[in-house]
Amino acid sequence: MARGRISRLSVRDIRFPTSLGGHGSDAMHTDPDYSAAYVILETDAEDGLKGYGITFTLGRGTEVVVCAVNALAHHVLNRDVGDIVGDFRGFYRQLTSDGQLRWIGPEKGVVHLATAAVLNAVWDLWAKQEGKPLWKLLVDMDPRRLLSCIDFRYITDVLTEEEAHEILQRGQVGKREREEQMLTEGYPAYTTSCAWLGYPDATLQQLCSEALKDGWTRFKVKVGADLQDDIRRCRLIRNMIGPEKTLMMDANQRWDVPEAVEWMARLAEFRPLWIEEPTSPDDILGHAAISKALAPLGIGVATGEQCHNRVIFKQLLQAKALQFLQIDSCRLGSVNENLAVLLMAKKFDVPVCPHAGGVGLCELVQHLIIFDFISVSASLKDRMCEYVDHLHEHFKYPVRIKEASYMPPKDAGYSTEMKEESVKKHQYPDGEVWKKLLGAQGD
Ligand SMILES: C[C@H](O)[C@@H](O)CC(=O)C(=O)O
Ligand SMILES: [Mg+2]
Repeated sequence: MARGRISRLSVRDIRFPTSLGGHGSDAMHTDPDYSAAYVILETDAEDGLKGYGITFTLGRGTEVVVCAVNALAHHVLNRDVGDIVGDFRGFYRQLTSDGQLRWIGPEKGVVHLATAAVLNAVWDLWAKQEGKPLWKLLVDMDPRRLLSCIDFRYITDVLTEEEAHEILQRGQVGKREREEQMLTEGYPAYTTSCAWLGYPDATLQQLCSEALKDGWTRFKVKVGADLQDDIRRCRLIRNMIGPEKTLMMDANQRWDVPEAVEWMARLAEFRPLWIEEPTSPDDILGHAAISKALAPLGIGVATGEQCHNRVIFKQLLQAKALQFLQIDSCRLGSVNENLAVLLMAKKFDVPVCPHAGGVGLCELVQHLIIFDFISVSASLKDRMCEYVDHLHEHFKYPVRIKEASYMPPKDAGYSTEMKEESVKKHQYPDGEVWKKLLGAQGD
């Protein structure tokens, strides 16, 4: 039972100096410090439970998102948790329709990232109060109740609430077996950890051979800055993993549309399953043109980690602009908006392969994709969830990977809570880690 009144919202700026090792680097983000705006909700309920929410950011971007979270706080403070989740669609609409903040969105950019952080904290709190991991809260929820969390505004031309209900009703068949399957086998994953763009070849080789030993069979390599480098790196990795294993490529928005097609024609010999973010994430028709041009080469287009909202996903699906849809637990408006996108993907029969990594993205999105398999897609065909082997040690309930698969979390909540010691150390700019680094820069 949801309970208590929200008595406090605090938000912290947490940064990890990952850029120092080139971790997370790609053709656009050459010096990423993996960071999070970290929200904590407290209530006046006697149980003392708190809700933790994050959104993933990079370095200086975090302070802007923290400001936006504070600007949204008045919508949450003094609200009854039961009232919020009792009309979750209304609450989502309230947050995303703030008469002044909407002007600097709407439902996109900094304000939407902040919305995600706040709503992720609400979902964490609700799941904890129900004593269930978030995926299980969703799986057990009555379909009508689940749909009452979704704002269908702007998507009813492709998915009505009734159609969504039919999808969830169909998903009831075989649900128990699929839950059992998840609990024993987990959800299949791929790794991005071996081949960040800033890694020298020797590092790539070493990490790739370790990953092979650990049983990974699907790999993603960063491309897009220099064609000759890409050819060398892709050859290296393809030779190491052999012809049977799966390779994906990620250009992180680096190219124009014709450039993407030409570049990928040169990389086709390495047989990538997909090219991710070949061009601007806003260019729906550009993605469609790339999809069409690369189809004869057997290369699909994947995108979504910087897809603003359900409306853009709707159009990507309508335009046949993507063959693999990448939801993100912190870019979209939390679980509420991700549910809408999972249901649209099901209707269009496009496989969902979530974006993860960052700070806590693996921890969060595993809940969504496990729910998707059990209650919506009922399929693992062409599906896998990204995994990045960084920063899990800072989380109280880190992901569990077994044989290259995500094992369903067992603890109550949304796996969003960080260890207090890690938070203190990495808080910007006064945490121990940053004091040292900034002090050294000043010397
Ligand atoms: C800046 C991030 O590390 C980005 O490169 C992540 C990404 O594109 C992915 O994981 O995919
Ligand atoms: Mg990517």
